[in-house]
Amino acid sequence: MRDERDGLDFDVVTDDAETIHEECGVFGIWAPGRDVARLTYFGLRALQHRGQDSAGIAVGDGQTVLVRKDLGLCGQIFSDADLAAMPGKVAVGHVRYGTSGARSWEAAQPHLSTIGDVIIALAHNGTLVNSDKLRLELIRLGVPFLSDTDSEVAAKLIGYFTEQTSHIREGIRNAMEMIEGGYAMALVRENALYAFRDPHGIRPLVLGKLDDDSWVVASETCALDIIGAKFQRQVRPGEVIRISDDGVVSEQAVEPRACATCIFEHVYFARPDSVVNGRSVYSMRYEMGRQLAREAPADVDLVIGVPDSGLPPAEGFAHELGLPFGEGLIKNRYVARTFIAPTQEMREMGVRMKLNALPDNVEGKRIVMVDDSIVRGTTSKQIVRMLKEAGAKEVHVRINCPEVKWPCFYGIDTAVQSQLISARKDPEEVCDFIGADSLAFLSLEGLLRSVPTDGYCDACYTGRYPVEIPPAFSAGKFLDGYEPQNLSRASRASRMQIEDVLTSNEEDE
Ligand SMILES: O=P(O)(O)OC[C@H]1O[C@H](OP(=O)(O)OP(=O)(O)O)[C@H](O)[C@@H]1O
Ligand SMILES: NC(=O)CC[C@H](N)C(=O)O
Ligand code: SF4
Ligand SMILES: [Mg+2]
Repeated sequence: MRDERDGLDFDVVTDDAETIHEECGVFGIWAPGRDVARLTYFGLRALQHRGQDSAGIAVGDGQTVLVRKDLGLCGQIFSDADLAAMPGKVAVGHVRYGTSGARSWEAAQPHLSTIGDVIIALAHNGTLVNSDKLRLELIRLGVPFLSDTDSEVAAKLIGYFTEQTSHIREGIRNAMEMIEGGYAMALVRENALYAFRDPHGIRPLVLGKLDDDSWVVASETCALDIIGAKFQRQVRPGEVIRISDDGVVSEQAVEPRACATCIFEHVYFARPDSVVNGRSVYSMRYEMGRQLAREAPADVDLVIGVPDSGLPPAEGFAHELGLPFGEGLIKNRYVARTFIAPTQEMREMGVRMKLNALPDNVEGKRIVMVDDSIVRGTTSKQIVRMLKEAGAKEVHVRINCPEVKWPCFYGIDTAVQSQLISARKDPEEVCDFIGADSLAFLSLEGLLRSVPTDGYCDACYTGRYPVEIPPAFSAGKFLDGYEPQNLSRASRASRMQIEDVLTSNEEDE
């Protein structure tokens, strides 16, 4: 099939089209008297599945803020000596998979902002849809930039407002009124930690506590577990939490809007041992598999899951139908994506390097293979072929989420619709493309029945976007015939100039 937009064959779309990519992980800790850099490092190790481009830690030592960041995995970047050289009482950390801007050292996080005598460092998970406009205004106001990322815009905007108003609370509040999109952020200054989330709560952020009145924030609860912190609650949409010598202070900085937590977190991104709204991600995925079995059963000899995120739903699928569940694919956990070269042949080898069929279990059998999602179709196509080459008689593919038809603009790297196989082919055509004997997707209703009752963003399945996507941002990203729906309008302040926001604040006083 041809891609009308860029004239490329569908199989050879972009240089890293082999899978969807994770997003970022953020971590923050307030723990005077403890080794905050090392604890942050452990937190980042637990969040490494959310991003492998780069990682960084920023520490506040009471006087100033020090940042160390680099390209690569946490374990490659930080030595014992590096961590020992970062004493302090408060820290934030970040693992990145870039959605905005280059994959460069400059784009690595946390982003440092030094405007006047305000020194802050910011870690951001998500994507801002109006950062281009804000960057231009900040440049006009004399603020320098090192990278072309949305996250640096947020850091500099907060720094600028803080310097202008002399209050970091005001700096963060003003910035939250202006930025639009998905964000979960942790910010450190020399003596305090701040954590805040966009008013729809698109990206996750939780608050935890250590025994000795030390506090932690993180993208997922698995990062609390690793350092022995206890989950307290989620950071609320539009809320700012400040943790300092004065304790924990919460403020509703901007009005919350209709809750729109990313449902793809439950399907794919989050670690199975993380807990959301009292339920483990593992149990939700297991339930998705059961729902899928009710909606699209199959008469087979064995159910297998695609490691890693397809394993819990495969177990649920098998349990629901009383079928045997076993291993059919073995994953090599030491293959890094960056080694995969930008040709189709090499990408196909990439999937083979990562996954291999287990002939002992699949030979001569009719198989159901469960995976969490089909995005570009590369993984399923390769795996079905491998299973057949290993002797499987039939391979029926079951996917525990609906068809991914729409690009994400809030922190996931699927921002061009032409790359999404289900936007261009119906399930029967996708089934042919991946070479399966049958294919079925979980319905949206079935997915929603499997997760805690909450307000969710489901835009990648439905095209109903919780945050307005400015036309300049989405230009060229939708295929002809697709009309996205914007469910909410951008705030009044986000349409104003930076100076006007400051003036209108003065008038309000
Ligand atoms: O249709 P595609 O574009 O190939 O993308 C979909 C695949 O990508 C993800 O797996 P990934 O290998 O990234 O992570 P996992 O090991 O957590 O499943 C996802 O779980 C699917 O298997
Ligand atoms: N995946 C993410 O959350 C990325 C954060 C930010 N947009 C960046 O590109 O650095
Ligand atoms: S569009 Fe999809 S991946 Fe993006 S935030 Fe919404 S549910 Fe999550
Ligand atoms: Mg997978």
